Amino acid sequence: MPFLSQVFPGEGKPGRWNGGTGAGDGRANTGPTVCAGRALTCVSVGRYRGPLGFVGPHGVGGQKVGRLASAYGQAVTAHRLARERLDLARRLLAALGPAAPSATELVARLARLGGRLAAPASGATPATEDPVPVRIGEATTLDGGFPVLVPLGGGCHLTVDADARDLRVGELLRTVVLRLLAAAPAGTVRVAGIDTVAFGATFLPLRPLLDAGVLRPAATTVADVAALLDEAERHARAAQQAAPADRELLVLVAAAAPPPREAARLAALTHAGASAAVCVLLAGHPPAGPGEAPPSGAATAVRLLQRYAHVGDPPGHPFSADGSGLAAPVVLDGDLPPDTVAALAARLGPAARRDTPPAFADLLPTARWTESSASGLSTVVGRADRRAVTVAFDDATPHWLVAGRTGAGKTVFLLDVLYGLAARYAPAELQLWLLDFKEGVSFTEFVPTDRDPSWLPHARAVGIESDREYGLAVLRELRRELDRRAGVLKRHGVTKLADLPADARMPRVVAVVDEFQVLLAGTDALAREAVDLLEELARKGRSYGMHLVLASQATTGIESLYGRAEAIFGQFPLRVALAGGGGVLDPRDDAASALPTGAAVLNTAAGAFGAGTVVRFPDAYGARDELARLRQELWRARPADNRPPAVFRGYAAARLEDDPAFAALRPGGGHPVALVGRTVDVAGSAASFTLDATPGRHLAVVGAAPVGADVLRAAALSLARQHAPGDARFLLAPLAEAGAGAAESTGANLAAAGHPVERLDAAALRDRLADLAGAGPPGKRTYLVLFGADAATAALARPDPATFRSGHDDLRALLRDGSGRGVHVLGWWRGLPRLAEDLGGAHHRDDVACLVALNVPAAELGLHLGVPALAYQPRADRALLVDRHDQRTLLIVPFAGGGEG
Ligand SMILES: Nc1ncnc2c1ncn2[C@@H]1O[C@H](COP(=O)(O)OP(=O)(O)OP(=O)(O)O)[C@@H](O)[C@H]1O
Repeated sequence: MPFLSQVFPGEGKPGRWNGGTGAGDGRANTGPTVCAGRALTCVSVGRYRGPLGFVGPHGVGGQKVGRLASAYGQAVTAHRLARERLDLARRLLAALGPAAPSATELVARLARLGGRLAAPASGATPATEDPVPVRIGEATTLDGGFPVLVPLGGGCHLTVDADARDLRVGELLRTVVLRLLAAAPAGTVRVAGIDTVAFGATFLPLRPLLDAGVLRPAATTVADVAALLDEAERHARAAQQAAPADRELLVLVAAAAPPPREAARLAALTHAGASAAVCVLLAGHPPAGPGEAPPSGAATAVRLLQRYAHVGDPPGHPFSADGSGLAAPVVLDGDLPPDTVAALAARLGPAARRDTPPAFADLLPTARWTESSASGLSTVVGRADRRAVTVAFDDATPHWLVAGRTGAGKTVFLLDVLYGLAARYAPAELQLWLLDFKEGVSFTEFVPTDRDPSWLPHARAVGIESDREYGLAVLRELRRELDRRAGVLKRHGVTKLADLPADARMPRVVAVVDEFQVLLAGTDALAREAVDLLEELARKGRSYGMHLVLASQATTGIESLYGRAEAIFGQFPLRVALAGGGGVLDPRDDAASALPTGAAVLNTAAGAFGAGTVVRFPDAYGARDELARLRQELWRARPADNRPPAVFRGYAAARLEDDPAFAALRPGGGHPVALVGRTVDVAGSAASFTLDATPGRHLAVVGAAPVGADVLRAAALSLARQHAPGDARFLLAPLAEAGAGAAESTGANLAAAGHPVERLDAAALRDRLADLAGAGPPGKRTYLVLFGADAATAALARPDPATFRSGHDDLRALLRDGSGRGVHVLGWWRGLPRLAEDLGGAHHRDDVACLVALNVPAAELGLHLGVPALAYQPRADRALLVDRHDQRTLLIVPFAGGGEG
């Protein structure tokens, strides 16, 4: 490659540093420069013929050996060679003795010596741990010139007293950046420029590097600079936590001194040491003018004079004994040729581009279901720099807290984690409970649909657009599982899941609650119970292999957590902060404030200040086909007994005809049950009332919502399914227009099933009630179904001229003792006061023990039921089932539809 041979004429020859960062521009260093290792690399000599510098400029003659030895000694002292190297050099000099070898032989022997010493190789010298020698110009002496090199990286920095308004400064900075980049392995150095004096012009000649993604657009305003410094400080903190091999060098190049505050922050970075992996090239330092500039750390200071520059002592490797720096004027190097910049950009580009977000495929293991979850679960979630980042559910990080503003990528992050886990662990090792409270489709991925019958075999329960009640049901179910596991562990005499014998092993459970703040909203009984359950699960889950992931836009300001947030969240050591999700980190930590979509701060120390790592995760939504392929692959590999997950779709209506409980009904069972909807629970079980002979076993559906008629239809049809044709009578009273369709459909269905159906208008109802209310022996089971019972009020209120009994009197008598005689009333009242009136007052409420309350205000309902603080929020497509006899109060999805035609 022409560029490489130009910049590194001797690249690849071990132990030889051929001017590497020193030459390359065709100036000086015409001969090989053998480097005595990384510790020495500050000065070398032009037209160089020896290993350690200070050989004469025009070749070495035998008569100059004394001078050589003395210069050599100076070099050794000046550069504080490692003891080993020092000894080697001394032995070599001793070996020369009085009978000095010829110059040629000397060069050869010194070269051999150099060959035994480690030297930085171009493109392969990590600049984070140890400094890299970088040429900045050429010193001039009476004997000739020699290149001047300064240590950079590895905690060493450079300052220049003038700023980039002096053209030489821009040239110097650009050249140094290029040489540093060229010396280090591709992709291990990133450069960020600050140019507040020339609006970024200083970095324009480096444009190819910008395009290649190695150089960031220059920060040109104070706000840009502050943001860049935020990032640099985060980088430094992350580097300090990372293994040395994983560090990436961030080169901050300031073309002029930034404002005092930012200058102080830059200076602080120069004091941070090698582990911070930051190298500062700071021009305009110290700034002219009043005020004291913050002292910079380990930096070589360059002062510009009129025609030359003065180079101060490099940190750790001083030129002088008295701190006066290099005692020779230095001509600073100018810009490298544009094609050199282009060639370097072309070489570094692919590696820089590799730092683009990881692909979904990067998260997956090569083989499926090979991992054991005995001691924990772990998966790759993304990359930090070029390193894969693994997250775990184990003793150290049993539970996770994920936060980010809407659109920050929470769901995508969770999908990445869930698919990563599902690919590693078989369903016998891992079970997933997935709960989503937002409007959206977060977890629809994992459940069978009309288009794709596959499901994630690990998924046990999936809630999509969940109700809070469903969330509570899931938590209760998880607590039951916790208790069950506690029992198993006790029986085996162990305290941890990992200690169970192989034949008693249980899968780990990961329960994800997305938008969990919805579940905990308010301070009602539900929120309080949910908080209690969460706390218990968080506290005990670690030992029983049950792990929680709580995700939210905001983790603060949740009322039900007041005074308890710390106790609960304290159990969540892994914090994932996406953009805007800094609430899960230490309040002083602003690492998440400027994250782009697709990046998150991972903090395994419960959000402790500065302990986070910025990780980039792939966009699972952008890999939908891959996701589907993986899910189908896992589904095909599922065990024979694997069942689809229990799914709750908050947005979906419940239909009687789709309900497995309805399909399972047969004549000849026990007491008939009336199905009215689907319970909001984990199993999605049918909501029903048993209509036995107990007084009051009648059903009132209450509320103006038209679905009331559908509920009645469902109750009637489900009862009919439990009777052979002719065994039961159905009296249908379509009293209100609103229920006419459902009544019609009910009648048609009953008739089609062979049941005798009698239709009643209000007047006929009045008469029938008189018959039915008359005491008599139990007869054929009879169902009186009133569609819009409130519409019959006027007809029922009229007293019979002969008996003086009103229809209401008969109705009340029937409600009181009808069920004992096998007569049950099923009615839809469009308002609770009407029902109360028909019952003869709230104190008769037990005469109708089965209630389905639709859109009835909670206070009104509470009053009727005698439950003052009833926790119920009427909402569309939901109802409250109340059975006064067995004290059941359940949220249900009422059966809808069926009354259309
Ligand atoms: N790693 C990523 N790279 C690129 N785009 C991403 C990445 N992660 C998420 N996105 C995009 O960001 C958008 C929002 O993602 P997502 O739905 O996960 O956000 P969210 O935090 O769950 O938002 P909300 O709370 O509103 O549902 C999506 O369009 C998604 O494709």
